[in-house]
Amino acid sequence: MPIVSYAAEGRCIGHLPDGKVVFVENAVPGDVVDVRITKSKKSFAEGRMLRLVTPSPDRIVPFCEHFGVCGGCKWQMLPYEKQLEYKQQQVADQMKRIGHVALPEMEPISGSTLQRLYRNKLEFTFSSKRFRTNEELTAAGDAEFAPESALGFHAPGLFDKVVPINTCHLQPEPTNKIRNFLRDYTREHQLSYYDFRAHTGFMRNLMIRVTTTGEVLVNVVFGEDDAQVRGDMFAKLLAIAPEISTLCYTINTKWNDSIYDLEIHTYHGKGFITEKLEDFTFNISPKSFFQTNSTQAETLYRITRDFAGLNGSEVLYDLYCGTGSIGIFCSKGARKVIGIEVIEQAIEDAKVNAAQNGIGHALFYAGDVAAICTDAFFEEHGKPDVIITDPPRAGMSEKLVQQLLKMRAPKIVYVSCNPATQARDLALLDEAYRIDRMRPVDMFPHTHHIENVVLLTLR
Ligand SMILES: C[S@@+](CC[C@H](N)C(=O)[O-])C[C@H]1O[C@@H](n2cnc3c(N)ncnc32)[C@H](O)[C@@H]1O
Repeated sequence: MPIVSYAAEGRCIGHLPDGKVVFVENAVPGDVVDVRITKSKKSFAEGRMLRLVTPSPDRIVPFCEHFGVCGGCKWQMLPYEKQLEYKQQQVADQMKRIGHVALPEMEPISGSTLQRLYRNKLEFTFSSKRFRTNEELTAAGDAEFAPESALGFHAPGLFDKVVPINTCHLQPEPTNKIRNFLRDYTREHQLSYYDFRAHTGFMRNLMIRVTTTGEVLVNVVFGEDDAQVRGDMFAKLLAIAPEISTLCYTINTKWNDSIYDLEIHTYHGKGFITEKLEDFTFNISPKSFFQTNSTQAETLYRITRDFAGLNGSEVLYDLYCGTGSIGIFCSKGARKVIGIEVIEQAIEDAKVNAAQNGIGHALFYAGDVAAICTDAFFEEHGKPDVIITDPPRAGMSEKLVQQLLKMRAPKIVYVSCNPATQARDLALLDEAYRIDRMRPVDMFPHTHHIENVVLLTLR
């Protein structure tokens, strides 16, 4: 079957002989593939690629040894320019298919300055079970595998199995050095890895965060508390990786991996690292939310600020503000900034971020944005001149959209990580707003993910 185009979520489109659309993963437009149909509905089918019969002329050799097994960087077989072309196309398709709204000419997608080593945060897992590929399973036949542990990324869709990683191209050194040291050290000292079914094991998770200025934060999560073993390991780790500015640890004896309800202990350093975007600084601790591609976050925020077109007199609302970074970034152009975010800790971080950047005209509120944005709230804090909204993938709730329609701010800048839900919301806002500008921004090279910034102006 010839693959003709990309659809949403990184899936490709081919057709059955009767014309029915088939969604296929891991293919590229221009490929000819053999497909096994895994799901067949009235209007479409889904298929799994069995064999690449003729590769697309666009295909290139993936750069990573873990490609195809690890769940990340799935678009490495496409040149970056092609990835950008397909991402821009995806936004246009979603706007047309779901939004049905009048669109201005889309501005060219802003590609990521860094196409590798762009992530400022990576999380690895120690698992008592290494993931086995289909090739390994087939070769082994009925033979039993000896138990083998792994330090790396969860295999896609499998909560208990981990793909061992030797070199990851997503984060600059010392990340590979740190992870591989911990792998070798724990094996040499026979320290157990976490077993997700038995709920036992000493080594559990590893988080590494870096800044563009070269600071490095490491948080090691243990399934059990042993100060002696931990201290010996950390002394060696700091000796081989003196670049580590902050070394933390967490003891997690819960069933789930979340550290958000656990205490973080600082073993070495300040307990946080400091990222810089333009002249603004942001403290990042193990639990802090921060856009994962810092260089591109600066680009995204500049485009957002440009779309907002602030002149210093406006009341600016930053909805879904996280740790306040967009509002802080735009604060010099606004008379007053109001940030709203559901996670209380993020609001505490936003207040600290604003204070340390000397911003006295920003206020932050914790709670559900639709519940907070009442007429009375806008009455108290001032009618919005500009609203920046940056919701999660699910988009805005209909209640909030209705409230925005009622509030009639002259401008709304809608930043989205999911053009499908953004298109749905734009269709609702269409009754009062016209779309004046639209620009996709690539924050995640080698994945299908895309961010899209839209300027809406009151009709
Ligand atoms: C895409 S992030 C944007 C973060 C921030 N603007 C930034 O650039 O770092 C979406 C944020 O919305 C928050 N959020 C999700 N649902 C929410 C809700 N109902 N009310 C308020 N905030 C919410 C999430 O916690 C998250 O911080």
